[in-house]
Amino acid sequence: MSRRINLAVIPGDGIGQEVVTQGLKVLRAALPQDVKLETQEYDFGAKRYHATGETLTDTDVEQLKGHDAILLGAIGDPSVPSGVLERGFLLKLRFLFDHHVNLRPSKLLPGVATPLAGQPEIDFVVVREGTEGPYTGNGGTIRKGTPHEVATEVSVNTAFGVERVVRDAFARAQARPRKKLTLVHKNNVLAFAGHLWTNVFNEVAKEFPEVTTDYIHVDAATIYLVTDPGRFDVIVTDNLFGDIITDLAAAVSGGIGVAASGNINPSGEFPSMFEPVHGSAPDIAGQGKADPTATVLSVALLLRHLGYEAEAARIEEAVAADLGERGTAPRTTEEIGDALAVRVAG
Ligand SMILES: NC(=O)C1=CN([C@@H]2O[C@H](COP(=O)(O)OP(=O)(O)OC[C@H]3O[C@@H](n4cnc5c(N)ncnc54)[C@H](O)[C@@H]3O)[C@@H](O)[C@H]2O)C=CC1
Ligand SMILES: CC(C)CC(=O)C(=O)O
Ligand SMILES: [Mg+2]
Repeated sequence: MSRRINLAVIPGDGIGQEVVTQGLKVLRAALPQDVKLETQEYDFGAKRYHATGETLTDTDVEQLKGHDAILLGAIGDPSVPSGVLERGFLLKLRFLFDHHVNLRPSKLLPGVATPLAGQPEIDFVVVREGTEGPYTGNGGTIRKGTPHEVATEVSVNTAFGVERVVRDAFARAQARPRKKLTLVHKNNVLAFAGHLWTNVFNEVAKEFPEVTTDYIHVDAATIYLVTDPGRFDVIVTDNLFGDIITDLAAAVSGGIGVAASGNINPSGEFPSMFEPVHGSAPDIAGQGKADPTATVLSVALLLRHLGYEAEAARIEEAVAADLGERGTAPRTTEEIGDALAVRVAG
């Protein structure tokens, strides 16, 4: 195991800086003294875009390649046209670094409030495809701005891309106690992509006879995520469906403020990137209201990815203890970060 972590830190926009500051604080508290943490901060986001017109240059990409991992806050700001930073920075980086496994765990911890009736058991992982689907920018507009405008946004699904993420999801299901994998898609309507996903899923399933499988249309999946979330163990789905259902998954399992994610490049050819599921939350930015827990849990995913299992587990235990005792009195972003750092160090 490397005893040095060379981390790229991208606070980004809105609450990004606030939550990343706390994430780094907890990371430092978790690392043993003999592990050298080197961080380099990058100023990607709205401020840089306004100053230079740049989102992510070739030079930036080359510099980022040199890191062991990336910690991101969030990207996106109301002062920049919607999509410019999201596409020009975030998706560009996920695609260039081939982050095809977008890992989004959901676990309702004891004592944590949920809008669902009772205290249902929620412990599942969404494996969202991260480099294809409707997010590739494959589309266009004709007769723009006229009453006859036509816009297309084509979903790209390759056998190669679907198979590798489905295989990853099967392996993850195989490694979990319940060994269950659910494919979520919309193959009753999105027949071309849906059938590719279904066929690949059924073929790969033959290699994992211990894994129980099922299929649920994405609309029905949103019902079960609310009425029967315990039925899910591992979910594999495409980029768009995965984006949507993981916000819902967050909402039922402790809130968007505690939902972590990893954009994984499993081969290690490029650094993986860890970030909260949430966005830049401009509505609460700069007010100390953002919950940094999602970023802290993303730090735990980052550490596990780099082989620091014990440190990752310690952070998760600290979060579980903190959430269990949180109560209803509001705390600031910094107060939560401080409390987590103290627990982790202690
Ligand atoms: N990975 C990324 O960088 C993402 C960026 N975005 C971008 O972020 C901007 C805002 O997007 P929205 O759709 O409003 O989604 P959002 O996730 O930023 O906010 C949705 C709601 O959740 C709340 N929220 C988010 N994070 C929170 C936290 N840590 N603690 C407490 N409350 C929190 C917000 O206050 C808001 O009410 C947009 O520019 C969007 O494109 C959105 C999602 C992901
Ligand atoms: C802003 C999008 C590009 C990303 C997003 O919403 C997500 O990855 O959850
Ligand atoms: Mg999202």
